[in-house]
Amino acid sequence: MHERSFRILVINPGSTSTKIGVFDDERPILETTIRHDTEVLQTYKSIIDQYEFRKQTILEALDKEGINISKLSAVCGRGGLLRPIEGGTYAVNEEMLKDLRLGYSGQHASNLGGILAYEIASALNIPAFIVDPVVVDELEPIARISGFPLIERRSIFHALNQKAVARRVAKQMGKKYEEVNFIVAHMGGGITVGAHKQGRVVDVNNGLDGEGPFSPERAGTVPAGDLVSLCFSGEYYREEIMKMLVGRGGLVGYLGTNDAVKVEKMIAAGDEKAKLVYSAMAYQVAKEIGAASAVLAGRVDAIILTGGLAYGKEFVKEIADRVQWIADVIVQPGENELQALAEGALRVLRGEEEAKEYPGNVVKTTVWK
Ligand SMILES: Nc1ncnc2c1ncn2[C@@H]1O[C@H](COP(=O)(O)OP(=O)(O)O)[C@@H](O)[C@H]1O
Ligand SMILES: CCCC(=O)OP(=O)(O)O
Repeated sequence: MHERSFRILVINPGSTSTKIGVFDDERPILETTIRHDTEVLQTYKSIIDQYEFRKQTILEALDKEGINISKLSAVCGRGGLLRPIEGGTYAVNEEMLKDLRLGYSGQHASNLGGILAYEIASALNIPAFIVDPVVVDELEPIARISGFPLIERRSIFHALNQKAVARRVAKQMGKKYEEVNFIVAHMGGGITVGAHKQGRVVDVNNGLDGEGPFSPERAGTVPAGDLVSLCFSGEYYREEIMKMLVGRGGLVGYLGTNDAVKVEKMIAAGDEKAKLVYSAMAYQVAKEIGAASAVLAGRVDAIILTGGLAYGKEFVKEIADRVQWIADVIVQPGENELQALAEGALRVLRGEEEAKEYPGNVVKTTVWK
């Protein structure tokens, strides 16, 4: 019997780019990354205000490539800062749209993924999905304790790519994801380092506005007392501080750009400050990997470096030099998110899985109450 085939548009809004893909079943017929300058994104007051700009950018890119959207079977977006939920493919529903527009767990470009998917899909009368959003939460109770009873640690990370890459590497090793322990460092606009213990991400830094290494545009962990003093200095509004932590932190804060390729050119031209700051980012990633190795009690089958920054050979070498005593370092530059989104939608379209209904089983994140 001839199996039905599906054409899927996938949309991945990141903090520095919008990536889109069109897949005929598993086969990509278009994959493209549209990069956004920091100056352009900073003209928008909030993430949600970028909606029209990103939608036009996507439709123009599809038009330029000669893709007729009326032939699509479904649209699938990268999911955003929803309530903490289990992984999987979710149908976009009203409750989800409300939480994405509000930014239930915070503001990040991926909040636009589900909204853009829904808006494009509903005009065509086809289904819209999200897959493994950034709020997938598999933390063990011990990892939720921050040391400050009023604040619990949260799981906000590159769940989609971390899990897709970890599955791929496990397969290459002839094992199941559920049989191995990996440390995965996704290094993009944000940086997250996950401890994957037999198929579950039992600890990971909150890469949005929580903690961990600084990144191209985020501050990561900063000394708490000094931050509190700054907040109460009377010199800044709350929004200004938040912008300095997310969006204008990290490389943007020190060097004025979120583009590591530009930073590498600055270094090649002899810029000593750029060299120090770029090395410090590698140093902090290595430190976080060291911490994750302790979470896994040293039983680490591989360390995987992925995301856009993993294309940077010197950057990767600096990290590997510090951590390769823990386990083999496997470099998987870029990300597999577009393919993972298409595959998540396909599993549902083919009836292999049922789409989960949001919010479904919200993960219990409070240890004490
Ligand atoms: N060839 C490269 N060498 C070094 N850095 C790169 C390269 N390509 C992309 N990057 C950097 O990777 C970062 C973006 O990573 P990416 O995973 O695409 O981010 P996001 O999806 O969060 O927008 C940027 O700082 C970009 O300059
Ligand atoms: C919010 C965690 C995911 C993240 O940081 O994504 P980007 O690197 O695309 O900003």
